[in-house]
Amino acid sequence: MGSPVHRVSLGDTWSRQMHPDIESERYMQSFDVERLTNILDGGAQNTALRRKVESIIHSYPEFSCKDNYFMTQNERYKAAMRRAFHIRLIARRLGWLEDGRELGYAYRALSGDVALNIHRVFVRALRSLGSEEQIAKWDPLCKNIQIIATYAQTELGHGTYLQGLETEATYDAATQEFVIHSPTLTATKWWPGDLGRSATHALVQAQLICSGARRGMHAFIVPIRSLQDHTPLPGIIIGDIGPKMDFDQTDNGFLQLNHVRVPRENMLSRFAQVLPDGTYVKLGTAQSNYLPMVVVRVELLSGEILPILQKACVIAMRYSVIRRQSRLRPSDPEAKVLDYQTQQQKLFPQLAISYAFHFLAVSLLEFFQHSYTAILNQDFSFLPELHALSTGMKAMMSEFCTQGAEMCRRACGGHGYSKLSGLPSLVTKLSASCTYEGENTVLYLQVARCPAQRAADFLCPELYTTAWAHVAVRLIKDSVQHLQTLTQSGADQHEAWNQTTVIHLQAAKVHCYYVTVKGFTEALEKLENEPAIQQVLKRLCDLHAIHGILTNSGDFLHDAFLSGAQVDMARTAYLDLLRLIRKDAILLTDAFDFTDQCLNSALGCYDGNVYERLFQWAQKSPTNTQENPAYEEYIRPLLQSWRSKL
Ligand SMILES: CCCCCCCCCCCCC/C=C/C(=O)SCCNC(=O)CCNC(=O)[C@H](O)C(C)(C)COP(=O)(O)OP(=O)(O)OC[C@H]1O[C@@H](n2cnc3c(N)ncnc32)[C@H](O)[C@@H]1OP(=O)(O)O
Ligand SMILES: Cc1cc2nc3c(=O)[nH]c(=O)nc-3n(C[C@H](O)[C@H](O)[C@H](O)COP(=O)(O)OP(=O)(O)OC[C@H]3O[C@@H](n4cnc5c(N)ncnc54)[C@H](O)[C@@H]3O)c2cc1C
Repeated sequence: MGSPVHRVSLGDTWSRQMHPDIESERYMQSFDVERLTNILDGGAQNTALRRKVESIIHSYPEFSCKDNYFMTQNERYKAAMRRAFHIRLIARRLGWLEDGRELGYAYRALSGDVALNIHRVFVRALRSLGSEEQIAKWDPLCKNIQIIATYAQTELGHGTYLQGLETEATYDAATQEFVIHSPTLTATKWWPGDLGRSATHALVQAQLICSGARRGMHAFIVPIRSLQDHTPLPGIIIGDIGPKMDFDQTDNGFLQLNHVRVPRENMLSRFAQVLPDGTYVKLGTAQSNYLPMVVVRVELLSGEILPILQKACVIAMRYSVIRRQSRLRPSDPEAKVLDYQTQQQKLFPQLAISYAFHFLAVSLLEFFQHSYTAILNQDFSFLPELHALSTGMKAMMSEFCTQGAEMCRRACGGHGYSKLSGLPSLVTKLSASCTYEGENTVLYLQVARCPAQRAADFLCPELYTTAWAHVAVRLIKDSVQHLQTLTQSGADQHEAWNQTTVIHLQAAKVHCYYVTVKGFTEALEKLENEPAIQQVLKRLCDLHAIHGILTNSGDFLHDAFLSGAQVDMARTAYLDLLRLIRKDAILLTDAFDFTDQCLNSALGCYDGNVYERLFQWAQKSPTNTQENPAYEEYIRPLLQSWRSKL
């Protein structure tokens, strides 16, 4: 019988001392780390509030994520539901509001490993599409968790092409009800989070049919499980879609509706109404019912996507000053891997991007708050711009953050492949963000639809900013010209579009990168009262801009806007920036101020005691205390059969 590993007691003196290799990185501070944390939080008072909320969250064992890596899917789901349950008890007791700062900080502390995230998406959709009366009715039920709701838009056959959604909502004037129905297998709602086992209600996006006409996608609140015993209601076929790449804690589900009736009042009617006699009244634009996607895309950027890259940077940077491997000179001691220029080139651009995206997300959120209020009051003038910005930034940030987190993982060698590092789950979580809330390619192409003059709006006089603006305008004009050439040669407009989408995609990506460069330079201008911080962030801004130029140098050389010699100069500047950023790297990641519990990483703890934690955490693996399931049936007979042959 395979004997379990004997538990090795390491003692924990190491847990009270900081590793000298990371302590030395914090001796010489070229800027005030606490002040930078305050800037990232939007003020010292927010830092204090965030830390207060984190200390509350971390004081409850119910919120601990330390065993996540050893859990089954069911255990992960139950643990996430336990956190959702307790976080709402605390919120109710302490008066934290659903969209207040405290709950946002609480979710940050829990790294999204909380159930009922799509319940939060439902609330945003309700507030975007519901009339005041409907919000007054359903919002309190959500806030008090008297119902658990999900956002059911995607179907087995359609996720991107919303005009292709097949679920029908046919108005019956005789009973003043909508009949919600899944006419085909591909109409089955597929993917909505919290649907598989948790939700009692669904916001079902369906094609409205009334007065004999199809009116496009509209939102309907549909009860799906009994509030008495949680069983599916009549006409409801429901379940979990099965194992996924990650998000084990979320029960993404499927839903088929068989002629389910809901009252007329259950169609969310801020932007459209069906009168008792079936008359359809349009109050908004054709795309008003798309508004929830805009809202969630904007909130996901700073609430979910960016913090994941920031955490990956913290873990990889801290590990890279603890990990010593090989020698810079034969006579030297083994070097911190962060002293290798190639390691710096892997990690510092990710650090630069995480700061660039922070400032971009802040400015997008400001624009969103301003335009969202107007849209709710039926002023749609900002919607096209908000749609273009939110789709472009969601596509770009999810793509770059996913690539960046994977780079951070690879930069940690073998231990980066261990789940105990925290990095693999950051990568798989981010990977999903390239798909949910809109598949990235499709969203980039939405940006490409913007008229060329919008690129002109963003032009601004600064060395590399001008270079980026020039390339963005050139590529956008080039994409428009290709499209026009095809259509003028007689090609059908849709065929012409499809035959030029690769060119539009490239233009959209360059335009979005330009927007991040411009956003970062503008944010730096506001830091003139913080010279030390401004200087260290300007190096990251320069690195971000030049990294993009070197990665896409062909675009800058194409029309000789930059010469080969200038690109060489850019590379020289880039390599020098790596050297300059090196001494501030740990401090720049410390400034994100993630607690060890939030990082949940054996490699990324503040004190740098990596190896002790890796070894100690590995002891927790259930496989180390269980009987070896393969010994009796396979290992022993194998060994004995080989022995008998010897
Ligand atoms: C917030 C709190 C949550 C926190 C959670 C934390 C943890 C996170 C865990 C994970 C959470 C995951 C949650 C995921 C949820 C989902 O995935 S919900 C489903 C999301 N689905 C999509 O995004 C679908 C993507 N597809 C589309 O958006 C559209 O189909 C399309 C691709 C944009 C095409 O639109 P369509 O109308 O079919 O045709 P077009 O010709 O392209 O567009 C017509 C005009 O409409 C304009 N437009 C398109 N979309 C919008 C919009 N959203 N808003 C405003 N306007 C829009 C478009 O620009 C066109 O305008 P004109 O050019 O002027 O005609
Ligand atoms: C973790 C996770 C959680 C989710 N949660 C929810 C949820 O809570 N509620 C919900 O309703 N949905 C949810 N979704 C579904 C998600 O919104 C869709 O998967 C997403 O919108 C992409 O649509 P799709 O799956 O149909 O991809 P498709 O559009 O089928 O994409 C497949 C390929 O086709 C390409 N493509 C499609 N259309 C075009 C085009 N016009 N031009 C060029 N290329 C094109 C895409 O670029 C992609 O490469 C979730 C998905 C995931 C992964």
